[in-house]
Amino acid sequence: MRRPQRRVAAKQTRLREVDEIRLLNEWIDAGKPLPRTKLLPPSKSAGPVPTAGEHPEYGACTLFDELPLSQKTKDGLRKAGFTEMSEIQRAALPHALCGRDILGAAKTGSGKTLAFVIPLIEKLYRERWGPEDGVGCIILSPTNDLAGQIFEVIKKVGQFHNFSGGVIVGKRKGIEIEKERVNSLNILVCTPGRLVQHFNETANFDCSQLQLLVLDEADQILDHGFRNQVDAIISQIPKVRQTLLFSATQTKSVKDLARVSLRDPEYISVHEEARTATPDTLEQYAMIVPLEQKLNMLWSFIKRHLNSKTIVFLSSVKQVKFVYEIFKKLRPGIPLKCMHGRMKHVVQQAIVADFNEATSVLFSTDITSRGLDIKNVDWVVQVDCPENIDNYIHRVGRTARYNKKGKSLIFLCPEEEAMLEKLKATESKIPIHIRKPKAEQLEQISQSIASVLVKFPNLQELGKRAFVTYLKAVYLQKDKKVFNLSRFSAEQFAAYAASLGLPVTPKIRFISHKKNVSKKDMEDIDMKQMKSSLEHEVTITPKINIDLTLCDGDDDILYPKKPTADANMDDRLDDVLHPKESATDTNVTGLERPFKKKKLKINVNRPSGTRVKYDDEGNAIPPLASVAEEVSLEPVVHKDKISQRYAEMLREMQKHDKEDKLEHKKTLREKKLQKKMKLKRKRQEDTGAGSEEDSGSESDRGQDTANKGKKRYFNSDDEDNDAAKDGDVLAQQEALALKLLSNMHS
Ligand SMILES: Nc1ncnc2c1ncn2[C@@H]1O[C@H](COP(=O)(O)OP(=O)(O)OP(=O)(O)O)[C@@H](O)[C@H]1O
Repeated sequence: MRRPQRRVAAKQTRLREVDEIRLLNEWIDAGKPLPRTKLLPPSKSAGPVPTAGEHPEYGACTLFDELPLSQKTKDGLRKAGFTEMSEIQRAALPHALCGRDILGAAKTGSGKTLAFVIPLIEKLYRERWGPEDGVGCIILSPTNDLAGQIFEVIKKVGQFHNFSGGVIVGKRKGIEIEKERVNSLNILVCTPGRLVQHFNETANFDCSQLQLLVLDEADQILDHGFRNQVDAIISQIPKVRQTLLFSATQTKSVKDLARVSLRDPEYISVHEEARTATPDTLEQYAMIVPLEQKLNMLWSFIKRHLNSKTIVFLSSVKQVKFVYEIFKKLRPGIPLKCMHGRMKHVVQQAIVADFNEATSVLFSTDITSRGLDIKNVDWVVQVDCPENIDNYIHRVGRTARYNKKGKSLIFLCPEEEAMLEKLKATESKIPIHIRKPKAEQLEQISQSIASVLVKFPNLQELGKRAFVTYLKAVYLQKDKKVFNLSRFSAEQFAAYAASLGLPVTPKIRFISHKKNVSKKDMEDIDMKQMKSSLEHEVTITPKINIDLTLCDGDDDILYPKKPTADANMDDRLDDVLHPKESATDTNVTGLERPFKKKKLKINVNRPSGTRVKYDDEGNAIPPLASVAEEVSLEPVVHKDKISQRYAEMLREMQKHDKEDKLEHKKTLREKKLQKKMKLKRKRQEDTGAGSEEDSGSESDRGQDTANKGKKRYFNSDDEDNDAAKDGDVLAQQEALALKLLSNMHS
């Protein structure tokens, strides 16, 4: 009895869906905007949802409910809390829903994800896509985490639909199960490399029915890093399809666009006319910080913003690991996290989820710079200079998302002045303010780091690598106007190493080993200067540079003015960042230098292990001595043993020297003998075989005499009796050889 009822209900649902799809198709077709129409929002809502037969234009509506969307999608959107569209959604959705290709650009955090997720769900729904139809839509993302995040949005919006989907990212583990299932998934969200892997390895992997291809962070995906993979993907999917490209910094390369064969695309750049390229709710600051002060500055910043959720960008995995481990040991008073590409995907996911919830500091490489939507990030701090302006825009875009407020701070070395100029340039449209730190409050942590490294030798190794990879990262950057190692002095490198707590400046081997680096790039580095100088040990004078403490502290980002008793944390932060507006803001001409280079004292003769370290009472103690105290009461350095070892080495060297000299003399004598025998043979040939040995001419005799003289010379090494003995033996051998020769010729 029940079965027919269920079948009837299913049939009714199907019929309702077919009706709905018919209505949607008619509406989409009848009310679609003209191509190239810039879809500006009307002053008020477009009115109620149409009933059957009504097909109002949907090009200018502001609410999701006013779009020709399926009820299931509308329910999903409502349940996820989305009612009103953002600018990019208003501009892109009407064109995307009627099947047009789109090249879309809008500021970070402006809602681009929904602008492609809604059309793809709707497309599959209207096509009545089912499991047996296979892959209907592919979304390419540059990173694993972003792919995971996009998939979450699809799950939310499509929660009332019946599509299957999957995220294909990460390592090969579990690939066999994936291969079995991939053909039955309707929506794939993947990194390009992993998709290519399926094209190469999965038998019968079929995308021939693909309806829609999305490239999120399209400029990065079309960049040379993914070139081969994207070309391979494009060659495997149907030419007739809908293609959507989105990014905050869109590609302008016609060649790139040709590669994905867009068909008469709509170019949608909603913020093109905007005053700024970054969100209006974002406050941006730059500080000029010498390389060797960056860690001190970062530490001081974190200590002063213990109630803020902060992302800190560093340029390499090693740096992220090192700074995270060191700061963790130094305990700033706020939870710390780190994230980089060498982590497993599940670990990355856990970190992002954790960071989403908790107020903490996340140290990260650029793996989190694009697309990641983390809730309520207060600050983005760029300790290392971004590769270019686009990279800067994406990094700062991790805060101030979707109308929320946020702040960003970038540390630039005086040597990276060109980047500040680029940021300030009118065409960059980045309203950045330059701030000077209050230097007398800057905490100097190099000594503390050095102490940590003494206790944890593995961290010292990590520190060395962090040092080298930082320089490597700078060296490999293309923009030599900004990144040029030759602008840094050897003393600066040494001071930087010291600021990482390293007792000796590590050698930089990569310079000579680097492959794929043009000769011109190689010339940019004064290798001689670096190599010779980096082998020396350098110390920073413990005294803080006087120029540093004389800084004007009014424009201070690090040190909030003392809050009034009833002010909350946000107000305090605002106090910091709204110092009396002064000429130091965007209008500042020329680069302000809050610091002068720290004066360094290079003590090349200082023996290692004499770095100044302080005990609990603040008295200076040599660090190695303190380690020795922990290990044993014996003195660490045994002078008598060292001198004994030196004496042994000297004796050995003298012995080797003598042997070498003898060997050399022997070789010379043998050569001489050969030459002499040759001459003799010639003479015998000239005078005729069998003639008496003493019947030679005067000249021959003279030569003989001369040779004899030479022989005597060789044998007359008065200082060396052994050699004289050798000479006698040789004379005998010589006579024997001559005899043999004359016998041969006779
Ligand atoms: N119409 C909307 N109403 C409310 N919130 C929205 C809407 N659209 C998007 N959001 C929210 O805005 C935030 C940013 O959206 P999204 O991640 O899509 O930005 P984006 O433009 O892709 O940013 P990025 O360029 O950094 O990738 C998300 O938390 C999202 O849930």
